[in-house]
This record gives sequence, structure tokens and C-alpha cells, in this order.
Amino acid sequence: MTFCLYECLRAVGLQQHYARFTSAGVCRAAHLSELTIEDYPHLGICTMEERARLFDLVQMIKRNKFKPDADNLPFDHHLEESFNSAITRGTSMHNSDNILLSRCASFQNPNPRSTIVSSETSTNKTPGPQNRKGISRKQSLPPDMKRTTSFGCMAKPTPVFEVKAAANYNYGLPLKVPHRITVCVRKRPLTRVESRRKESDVVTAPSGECVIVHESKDAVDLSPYILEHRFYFDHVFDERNSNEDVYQNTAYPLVQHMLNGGNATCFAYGQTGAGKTHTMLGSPPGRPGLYALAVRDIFTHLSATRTHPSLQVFVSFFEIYCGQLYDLLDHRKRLFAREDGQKMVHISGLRHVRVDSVNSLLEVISHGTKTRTQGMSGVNPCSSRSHALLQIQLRNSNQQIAGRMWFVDLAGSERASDTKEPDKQSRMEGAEINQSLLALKECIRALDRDQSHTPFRQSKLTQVLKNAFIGDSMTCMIANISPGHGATEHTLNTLRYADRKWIELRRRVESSRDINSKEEKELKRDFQDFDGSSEERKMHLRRYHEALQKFIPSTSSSFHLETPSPQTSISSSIPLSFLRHSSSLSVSANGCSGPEEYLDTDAVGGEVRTEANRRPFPLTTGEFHSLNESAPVQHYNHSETRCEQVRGESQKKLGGATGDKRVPKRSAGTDIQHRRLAWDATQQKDPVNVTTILTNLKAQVSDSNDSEDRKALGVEIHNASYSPADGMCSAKQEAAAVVSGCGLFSHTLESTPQQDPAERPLSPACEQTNTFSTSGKLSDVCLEFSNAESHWEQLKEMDALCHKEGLLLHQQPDMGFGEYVHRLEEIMEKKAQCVHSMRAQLQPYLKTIISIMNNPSSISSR
Ligand SMILES: Nc1ncnc2c1ncn2[C@@H]1O[C@H](COP(=O)(O)OP(=O)(O)OP(=O)(O)O)[C@@H](O)[C@H]1O
Repeated sequence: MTFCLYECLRAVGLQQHYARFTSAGVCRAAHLSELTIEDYPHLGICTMEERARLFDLVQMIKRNKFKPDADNLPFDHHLEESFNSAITRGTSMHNSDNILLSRCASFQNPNPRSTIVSSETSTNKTPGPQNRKGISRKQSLPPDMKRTTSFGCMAKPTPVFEVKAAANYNYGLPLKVPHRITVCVRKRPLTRVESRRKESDVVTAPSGECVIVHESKDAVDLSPYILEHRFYFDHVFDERNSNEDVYQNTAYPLVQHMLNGGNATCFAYGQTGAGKTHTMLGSPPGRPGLYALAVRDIFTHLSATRTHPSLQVFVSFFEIYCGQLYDLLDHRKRLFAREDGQKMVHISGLRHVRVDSVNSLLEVISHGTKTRTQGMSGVNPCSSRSHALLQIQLRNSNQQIAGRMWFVDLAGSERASDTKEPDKQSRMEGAEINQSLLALKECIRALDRDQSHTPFRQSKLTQVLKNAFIGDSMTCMIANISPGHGATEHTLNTLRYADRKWIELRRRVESSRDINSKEEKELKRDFQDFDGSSEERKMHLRRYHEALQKFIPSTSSSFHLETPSPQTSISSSIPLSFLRHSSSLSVSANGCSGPEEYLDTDAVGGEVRTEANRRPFPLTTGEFHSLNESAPVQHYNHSETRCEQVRGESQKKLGGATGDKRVPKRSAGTDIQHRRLAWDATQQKDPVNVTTILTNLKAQVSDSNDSEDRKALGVEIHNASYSPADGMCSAKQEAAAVVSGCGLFSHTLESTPQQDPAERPLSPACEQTNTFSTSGKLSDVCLEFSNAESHWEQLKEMDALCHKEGLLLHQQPDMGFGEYVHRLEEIMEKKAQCVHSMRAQLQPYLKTIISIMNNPSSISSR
């Protein structure tokens, strides 16, 4: 029975899609009459030519008035006869394309049926995949089509599922605004060899911005299903698009940028044999690639405009093979990339050839291409095994560069297992290619995060392209993909590589444009750059503290006390910015014995004194000592004398010079350890103390009539009840309860159980509920600040873990690029999720700071 369907399809040259038809439920020729044009893409029919053929076939079946519900046995025989004559007509059916095209265009389905049915409506159960996270079930054909299974001709149709993007893994929505980085995908047609192998086309491009990969999978019960992966890019080109189409949407804007004096780079990336060289160089005859098309436009522009009569065009062409540079225009002379004093990279010895026409350029390039390193890959018999870099320079009469453009034909990525005869050389080549592509990715990632350091030196490729990335540059990435089902994994890897790297970068760049204030940008970046050293961390904290100081009323004083312990040399400081002349609150510190080297405080008649009750007190962040060094210090009345005195005593105990506020720097880990000790001591040894302190503070709050005082005290209570281990504690809740009576807190405080950071899940921030309101309360800001600190520790752990996992991956030389990148991406994704959720949590905090900084008076009005 199904043989007839195959014959029908073969008659119109669509037999390569037979598997797709049957997997979509079209098992018999009669079922074809149910198809509408909307169904075609789901069956892998994408080109106009194929659409026209299928359309003709469907019409022919309809004309025969066969119904799918009828007994199909005679139908098939009848149809077979019809097709026998059709087959004998052979080419006439193929040649009727023009007529069919017009018929297709005029074909309108008055009631187009939805071709996608949600999983809830389907009773067709396939165990396994539907329960998977991020996968939703789709039905590629209408419900009535599904009835075809009742004919008993075949088992139930293959279900289709769609991969849903995770929350922070948005595949990159197409953005309409012009941008510096463009990402495009180009799908090539099936090659003759692939067609001969009866490979089916698993890639469809339903729109100019979307590409779908239909991955064929088996469920746990071995039932087949199709997983649809949907990606969005700036442009998606399919097999119908010519090099000219690709050029107009990719390199043309770069050429314009170059003609205006800018730097531009166009990459072609993809699996071996995916069409990179075809895109860049073109295929003779008469199918010029981007190189030639760009130079054509450059010369057209130069001849048309009289503004730059003296501009000359120079080209250089070299390759990077196994980490070495070779000049393709100078008998493969070895080249060296060197940095000058301005950190600009120059390639010494590189030959630049002047060209004055497109033909002369093509001559130069064909000369260079002959000497380019080629080999035989598992897919491509003429595979380029090196990165080829063509540089086009515009130079003025003084030989100064007035515009530069790079075309980079990257070496094809290939898994080691794909290599047919993996000798040592090809293994080394593969490893080198993968490593340089990874380095490229790392650089982009660093640029993406606006990191101060971008690892350009990780590979020759990134080192050479350094100038192309920095400054006023424009970049376009063309990800080339193969459509065959045998290359599905590679295709997905290529799309993920391009997608993750570039779209994310652009999205962030553009989201940063939305941030109006410069300060907010800086603060945001600070939170993104969490992976700094201890010193960097302190610097960040200092900046936040300074930001906080800005909106504290000017009459307030700020000083800190140090309580060094002879045993542990701990230094802790409290920014007592809330001290005011009206309600003087002084705090002094004593050196404590044992691990409880905390500030002993108690309140006596509006003062918090330490002498009366020597009780442990968990101090606020130990890092504040450094930031307070830069903050203006004012002392009031007797507090000043007392503080100086205490400081002197403390220093004496330490054996240091009196008056020197600096304390020995310790690692963040030590700080945390001590702070945790402190916290444990507070919780276990003398849990009453916090309550006592809070009660005293409460007394002050209720005594104070000044609203500012009350707010400041609220902050201090938060500081006082800070939990070093987790950022939240019961005392904090208590503090909230105390102060909420004074109207200082409006949000709910949550307690998280104390847990060792190593035992915590990797991205706990994802789980935490953000209860922080953007009300702009200083106390809330402080609360978030302490939260930020606890997240810091976890992020560091995460970072170390990722680093370790990454190193382990590095140590597996036989691992193919696709697998390598995939596994690395899994690691990075875990980390990204962690960072993402932390950032989400900190967002309101940042907003609050900014709003208060922009309008300092708001804090007092609240
Ligand atoms: N868009 C296209 N249209 C028609 N044929 C194409 C297209 N793209 C690629 N091809 C053909 O596919 C084959 C492989 O293409 P190409 O050599 O450009 O791949 P590649 O990505 O450069 O491979 P490698 O990285 O191994 O050098 C060539 O025969 C080429 O003519």
C-alpha cells in the first residue's frame, strides 16, 4: 500500500521526503488529497519547485476523487495506473513548474486548518518525551489526518515535539533595530551525494528569520518522534537564496561601514562541507562569492564618488593553520603577529597586493586559494583545514588606512569520530581548529560581559582579529548548515554556537542602551562582574557603600570601629552613619577574648555602650573597613573621644601603631569563616544578645521623634542582625518585626536555613523568592546588600566548579568539537543560570539605589 505513496512521490521527484510523509501520518497516496499548502513545510517541502510538484500531485489525486475514508485498495491500483502514465510523461510533469507555480500562488484555502495541535488535545501517547522539561508536543498534521491510522496501513503517526527555550535561554528574538553584530544562517541544498544516499532534508526555514531543525529521535520505548528545534536569527537563507542575496543582507552593510572609514569583519562558520567556502569564494562559473561582490561594490563606490579619488584598495590573504600564520600570496611564507605599544596587532611580513578591479582581486584570491591547506574531511573531499583571512584595506595617498574589512572563512568544525582516517596530523588539525573556535567563543563571551580582560591571546585567530573586535567595528557571522539528517547534530551545534554567542551579546548590548543613567550601568556591570578577586570584591563593595553614603543625610556621621582580636586578627567595622547630634548613639569596641571578637554593645540612655554588657555581636561586613577609610569621618561629642580611645586600645592589643586604621588584609574566605564563627557563636552561645541589642535599639527608635533617626536605626538593626553565612537570619526577622512597628519595613523577610555553601544547590538564587520591594527604603537596600554578599560566595564556588569541569574537558583531546562545545555549554549554562537569577534578584536593589541617587530627597520623604 505504502509502496504506492512512494511511487507517487517518486513520480514527481519527491521520494526523498517519503520518510517525512509517513512519519507525519501520510502513509498512503490517498492521504495526499488532504494536504494543504500549510502542511508542506512540515513535510519538508520547502523549495518552490518541490511545492509545485507536490501541489500538482495533490491536484491529480483530488481530480481522481479518491477519499481517504474509502477503501483504498482499488484507489492505489487506479492511482498507480495514473502515475504510470505520469511517469512516462516524466519530465513534462517536472517541466510544468511555471504553470504550477502560478497555481500554487493562486491556491487559497478558504478555511486554513491549524496544522499544530497542542499536546492536551492529543490522545496519542508517546511515553518519555512529553514529560521532558522544555519540550512541548505538537501535531504536525490536522486531526482528521490522524484518522489515517485507523486504516491499519501503518502504526500510529510519529508525534512531533517542539523544544521550548528555557527562561534564560531565549534563542534570541529577532531585533529590528540596526546593530553592530549581525547573525545569519545559511542552509545549503542537499548535495548530489546526499541525495544519492537518500538523506532527508531536516531543516526548514518558514520565515526569513526562523530556522527549524526537525531532529528524529527515539523515545525510551524506542517509538520514534520528531523534536523540533526553533532558532531565530537576523536572517535565515535557505537553498533558494543565492550568494548575491546573502551578500545584500550580510556583507553589504559592512562594506558601507568600511567605506565610511570603519572596521568590519564577516565570518563564515560551520561544519565541514556546510558551504562556507561556497559563500565566501563562490562557485564558478558565474556565482561570485562575498569576496568578489564586496570588491565590486567598493570599486563601484570609489569610481562613483569623487570625494576619495586617491583611495587605493589593497588585499592580503593568509591562513592560520595549526596555530601558525602563512602568507597565501607569498609562497606560504611564515608570518608573525605582534603587538605594538598601543596594543594593536600587526602581522609582520604580510604581503599586501594592490588591486584595481574585481578580476584582479579574483586572480589574487585564486592564486592564494591554490596554496591554502586542504584535506579530505569525512564530509568534504576538498575541505579547508585552515582559517583563511582575507583583508581588504582602503588606503589614502599617505598610505594610511581609511577603512578595513576582514573576511574570515573559518576551518570546518568536525568531530574526531567523523574523520575517516584519523592519523596524527588530522587529529592535530581537528584539535587546533576546535580550540581556536572555542577561543573565538570565549572572546565573544568576554566582550559580551564587558569584561575588562578579553582572552585574545588564547589562539592565533583571536589574537589576529583583536583589532577587528575592538573600537568602532561591525561584525557579521554567517553560520552555514547542512540540511541532511546525517548532519543534524552538527547543524544543532552550529546553530547553538552562533545563537548562544552572538544573539546573547547583542541582546545585552541593546539592553544596556536602555539604561539611561551612567551610574546604573556601572553598578549593573559591577554585579555582572562577580568573578573577581577578593580585592575586586572589596572595591565593588566600596562603591556600593559610597553610593549608599551619598543619600545619607549630610549631617550624619560615619565612622567605623575596629575590633582586632589577638587570636584571629579580625577587623570589623560598622558604618554608624546614623549618628546624629540630636540623638547621639556611640558605639565602641573592645578586643574580645576567644572567637567572640565582636563588638559588645548595649544602650544606656540613648547610647549603645559596650562596657556595661560584654556580649557578642555579629558585626556587619568586615569589608567595610576599607571603604570607610575613604569615607569622610566625623565624630561627635564624647563619641569621638571614646572611639579614638578604643581604637588606640585595639591597636595596642594588636601591637600596631596607635591611630593606624589599617588592618592586615585577609582573604575573603577567612572573613567568611570568621564571620560564620561569629554567627554561630551568636546563635549558639549567647542567643539572647541579639534580642537584647534589638530591644535597646527599639527603645531608641521609639524614643526618637525624628523620622530620619528612625530610618537610620532601622538600617543599623539590619546591619546588626546580619547573618554572615546566608545573609538572612532569624534575628533579621526579629529586627524587621521590631522596626516594622515603627513603619520602617514593609516587606516580608524570609529566613533561609543555615547551610554550608558547599552543600547548597548551585543556583539557589533561582529558588529564592525575592521579597524585596522597590520602595526605595534604605533598610531594604541594606538588606539586599547583605544578600548580594552571600550570593558572591556561591558564585565563586560555581566559578571554581565550572573551571574544574572545563579543565577536565580540555584534557580529552579526542573529543569532537561538537560534543566538546555542547558539554562546555552545559557547564556554562549552569553558571549563567546562577548569575542570571542573582542578577534578577539584585535588580530591584540597583533600581532602588539609582532612584534614591537620582532623588535623594525621596528617602526622607518616605
Ligand atoms: N548554497 C549552496 N548552493 C549550492 N551548492 C553549495 C552551496 N553551499 C555549498 N555547496 C556545495 O557544497 C560543497 C561543500 O561546500 P564548501 O566547500 O563551501 O564547504 P565548506 O564549509 O567550505 O567545507 P570545509 O570547511 O570542509 O572547507 C561544495 O561542493 C559546494 O559547491
